[in-house]
Amino acid sequence: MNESLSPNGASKDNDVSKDIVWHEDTVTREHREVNLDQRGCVVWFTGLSGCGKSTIANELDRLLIEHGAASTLLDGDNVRHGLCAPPAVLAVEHGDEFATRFGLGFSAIDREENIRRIGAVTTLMASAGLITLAAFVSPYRRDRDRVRKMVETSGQEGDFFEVFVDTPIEVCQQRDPKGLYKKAIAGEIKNFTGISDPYEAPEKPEIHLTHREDATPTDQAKEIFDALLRCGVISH
Ligand SMILES: Nc1ncnc2c1ncn2[C@@H]1O[C@H](COP(=O)(O)OS(=O)(=O)O)[C@@H](OP(=O)(O)O)[C@H]1O
Ligand SMILES: Nc1ncnc2c1ncn2[C@@H]1O[C@H](COP(=O)(O)OP(=O)(O)O)[C@@H](O)[C@H]1O
Repeated sequence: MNESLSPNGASKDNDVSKDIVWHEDTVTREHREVNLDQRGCVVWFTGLSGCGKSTIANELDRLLIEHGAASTLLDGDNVRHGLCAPPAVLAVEHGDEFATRFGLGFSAIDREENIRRIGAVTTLMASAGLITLAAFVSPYRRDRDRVRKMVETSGQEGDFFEVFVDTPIEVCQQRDPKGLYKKAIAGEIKNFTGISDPYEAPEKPEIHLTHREDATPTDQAKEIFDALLRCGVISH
């Protein structure tokens, strides 16, 4: 780990929160990874709504658990019911001012905060030795790159696997399991990724899942599983 940086990648010299002092764990990451016989890491799925992120991530989670690995999964839709809830959900219990300040929607800055929070959580999970799967549209390159920096500063280079689920928007629209594309095209949903909001494709993802009609979610999950084996994240 880079000693001149805090675990979140901030420089220790100009870290403004001087009174919040990082506490080194008694149980080290290495100890946990030896116990688990695996390397903690983050497998970050990015792609359009409907591209297959959640399905493939869940399939990979199953393959890992059946292999005896310790993995966990964070999914955009689910996390937006709790940690990154929208204002409407927070207002009920916390009131409008709190909800406006802390609730997250889909503006660029709200997506930035959504991904920042998940980046911090996945960094903690990876440092606990877990293979941490994260499935988020995460449309902005800068947001994803910040998570990469957090994860690799806390651990080491190679701990972050960006998986680009590169399903064409036409296929995503055809699938449209939640009817969101239909609503977005009708103008009922604003800032919808790919329709009325940008998606910045990864330039050098560790794993690029190009679209093949004959590829099942299991085939795609297996491709990632085999990559994790090759990198030594898990052992044979
Ligand atoms: N405006 C807009 N744009 C994109 N997606 C939208 C939007 N509104 C709701 N949804 C649903 O929210 C899911 C995306 O949430 P994420 O947290 O992954 O988005 S982001 O990473 O903050 O961009 C996404 O889930 P998936 O379909 O599983 O990707 C959508 O179902
Ligand atoms: N490889 C695949 N082949 C065919 N359909 C798929 C594949 N992967 C996902 N799907 C289907 O596409 C739809 C969207 O998948 P989902 O995982 O919800 O996408 P996302 O999480 O990116 O929004 C679902 O109905 C799912 O069953």
